[in-house]
This record gives sequence, C-alpha cells and structure tokens, in this order.
Amino acid sequence: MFNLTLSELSQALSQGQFSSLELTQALLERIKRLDSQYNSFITLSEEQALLQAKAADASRAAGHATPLTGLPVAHKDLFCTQGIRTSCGSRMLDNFVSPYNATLVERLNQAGMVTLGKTNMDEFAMGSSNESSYYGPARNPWDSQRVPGGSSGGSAAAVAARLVPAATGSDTGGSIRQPAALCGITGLKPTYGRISRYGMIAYASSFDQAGPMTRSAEDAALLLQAMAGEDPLDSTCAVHPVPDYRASLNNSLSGLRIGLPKEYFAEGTDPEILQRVREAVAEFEKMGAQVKEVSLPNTQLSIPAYYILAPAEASSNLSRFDGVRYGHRCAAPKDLEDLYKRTREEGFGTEVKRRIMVGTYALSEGFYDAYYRKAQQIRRLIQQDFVRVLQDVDVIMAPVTPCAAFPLGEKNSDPVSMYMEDVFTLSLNLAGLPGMSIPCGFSGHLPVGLQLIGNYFDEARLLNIAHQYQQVTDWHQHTPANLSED
Ligand SMILES: NC(=O)C[C@H](N)C(=O)O
Repeated sequence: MFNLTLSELSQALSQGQFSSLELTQALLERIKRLDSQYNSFITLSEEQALLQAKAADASRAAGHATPLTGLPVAHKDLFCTQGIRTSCGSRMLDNFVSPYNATLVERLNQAGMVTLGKTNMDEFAMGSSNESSYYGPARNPWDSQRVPGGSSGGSAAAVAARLVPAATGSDTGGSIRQPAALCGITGLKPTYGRISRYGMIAYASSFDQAGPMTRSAEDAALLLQAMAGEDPLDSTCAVHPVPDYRASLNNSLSGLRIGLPKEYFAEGTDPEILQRVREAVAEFEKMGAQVKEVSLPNTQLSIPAYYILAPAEASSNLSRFDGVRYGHRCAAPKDLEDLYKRTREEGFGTEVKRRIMVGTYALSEGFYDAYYRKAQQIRRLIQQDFVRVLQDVDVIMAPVTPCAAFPLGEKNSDPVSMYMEDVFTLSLNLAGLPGMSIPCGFSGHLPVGLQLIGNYFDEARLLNIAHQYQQVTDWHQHTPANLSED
C-alpha cells in the first residue's frame, strides 16, 4: 500500500480493501520505523490522525466520502495547524501551537484527509537544502548523504521515501519545485494567489505560494482541486474560477507549442540534466508537440532581484517575532530592548539573521532607490519577458536545477552558491506564474526534474501536460533502491 498514489488509495478505500484507520496506522508505524534515516518529520500528530481516520471511515460508511476522504497527508511545518505545533523549522517557534488552522489545512480537513504530521523545512523557508532547519537537515531518500533540497525538503523526502503519499509545500523562490526535482517527485507551484496564504507563516508575502507535492500529476490535480480558490481571509487570494483539474488530464497534446528558453540551456548546468530535459522534450514531440527556441533575456537578473526583494519582505514580516506575543522569549530580560535583542539573537538561525540584515539594509533610507526600487523594476522586466514569450507558446520547458542533489554541507558555508540553486526557479515567482517539476530521468543515481512553466491560472494545462508525459514514461514510479523491498 506504501507505493500507491492518492488516486489508487482512494479507489482501494472505496472498494473496502482496507480502512483509513488501517492505512493511517500502517503509515505511522512506517514513519516511526524509518524516519530516523530521513528526518523528514518534525512532529507526528498520531492522536489526531487516528481520530481523523476513524471519522473518515465513519463518513465513508454513511455514504459521504469525497475523493480525498481518509487519505493521509503531511503539512510543511509553516502551515498553522490547530492543536499541533507549527515551528517553521525555527527555535523561535519551537513552542508555538496555533489556535487556528491555515485555510489550506482547513480545506483538506473538510475534504476528509488525515494529517499524519508536520514536515521538516529550512528555517522560515529560507534555503535550498533543508540544512538551515533548527531540527537538523532532512536527508534525500535516494542518497542519505545528500540534501533533499529546500525549503520544502521534509515534504519531498517523506513523499519520496513512501512515508506519506502526498504533502503540502510552499514555493517562494523554488521551494516546491527544487526539492521535488531532487527527490524525484511531482511538485506544483500554482499562480500567485491561486491558493490562500491565510495561516501560512509569511516569508516574502508577494512571492509565497502553497502547492501540492505528490507522486503523480493526477494526484497533484486531486489535491489542488481541494486547495485552490478564493478566501475572504486572504485579500491577495485570487477571485478566479477553479476549473475541474482532472477533467482535462487526458486532453491530447497534438499541436502543443513548447518554448525552450535559450538562457536556461547555457553552460554551467550538469550536462546530464540538460540531456534528460532534451529527451523529455523529444517525448512531447512524439505526442505531436511543436518545439521552438525562445528567449528570456533578463533571466540572469532574477537572482540579484529576488535576493533583495525576498529579504526586504522577510525583514518586515519577521519583525513580529519579538518575544512579546508568542514564540521564543529570552530568560529574565533587563528591559524591553534587551528582550527584543536576546529573543531574536537566540530564536533565529544564521541564514534568517543574514536575510533580515540584508533586507533591512535594502529598505533603509538612502539605499532604497539603489536596491529595492531597482529590484522592483527588474521584477517587472522579468515578468514582461514571460508575458511576451507566453503569447507565442503554450508552455515553457526547462531544467529545474543546475545540478542534482548535492552532498550535505557542500554549499552550506557559501550562501551565494546556495542562492544559485534557484537560478531556474525563482524568475517564475518574480512573475507570479505557475510552474511544475516532474521526474524525467536520472543523473547517475540521482533524480532529475523537468520544469513546466505556464501562463497565469493555466494549472490545468500544466497538469494535462505532466499527466500525458507520465502515461508514456515511468520516471515518476521509480523508487529509491533501499525501499523497493517494502
Ligand atoms: N523559499 C524558497 O522558495 C527557497 C529559496 N531558495 C529561498 O531561500 O528563498
């Protein structure tokens, strides 16, 4: 049962092959047995999970099951969960239990899903390797000496290790797609505003977007269906109709126009990765797609622009962690200033402090025009590049990452080399566009991701393209060798 997708599990539950309670117990047992190898969970919510599973079985028996009823899920530890700790991977929130659920969590609960626990992540979602977590790094199930990517590394590792069939993630500059690529799973970052951010701990509010991390595009469609849609509690959440994502999964790709941005195929990327991406594109040509080269000329400006704007927003968002209202509070403060200083000194890790300082500097009097304003102008140019190209093509295809999963510790001491990991992912966040990562082969023993970039609110098309690819290839079904005996 561990290798089944959400869609297959849903069918097995409706046919009575096993109950949600049995499935939940089996997965909890498996997590307890294996997760010391991956460190993919920060918190297990066993008690609540068993209650939710029993309730799901009861509602199925009463004839009220939805396609998600009784299916297990894990949430990245930045989604607030009532009664279950939400740490955001930080000492600052190590003791924080939210009094309410994030809208996304609430919606999946309402659909009958069972929350197994909260997954590991880079502290406050800042990182591309999961190594900045206060709870220690998560590890890649394909090679435990390597990183799973970040910041949603725990979610990706848990899904890849078959500890849970699906998890939630968030993507500010690549945090769903990059770990999905490094762990060989399917990850979708929807259009900015497609899913409510209410109850998702804010990092960079104009970029942050939640999304599903699954083993197939079909499962991503199933989860997105329940997650997407307008929310009066988040004013940036889009008022835009939610289509039936599964209805278009089997549309033909004949005539599909694919753009390959030449800036994403330049030197500096692992040649094996470029080769796998080209092979994947050839599969689409066999299905009747037309391919042409396109140009996104401002691509090389996306890293400097993002690493001004995201820290600027973070420096503002994280000012709320002051030891007064909730979270960590230093012992015996002398006065208010001492309380702020020591609380923040003790509560935040190195990368978070670095970004708060960079962001505060970029926003400060006299530097604002040189950095923040310039970066906003670049953001607009990058967005215009995409808008122009997406008038001529239906989808842009590219690598997700410049290299496969790297060894733990390799980039940790050099922030810029870590930031370079995001070179192919964060321009989408600057533009607010949707993107996906799907497995498309291997570089050595490590998985490679293919990135699909679509127009605003065109998630249905991305899911259709990914699903069709997964009908003619089996990369998404590969399992890390040490797990195949289960
Ligand atoms: N949160 C993200 O999307 C990860 C990105 N690497 C960052 O550190 O900002």
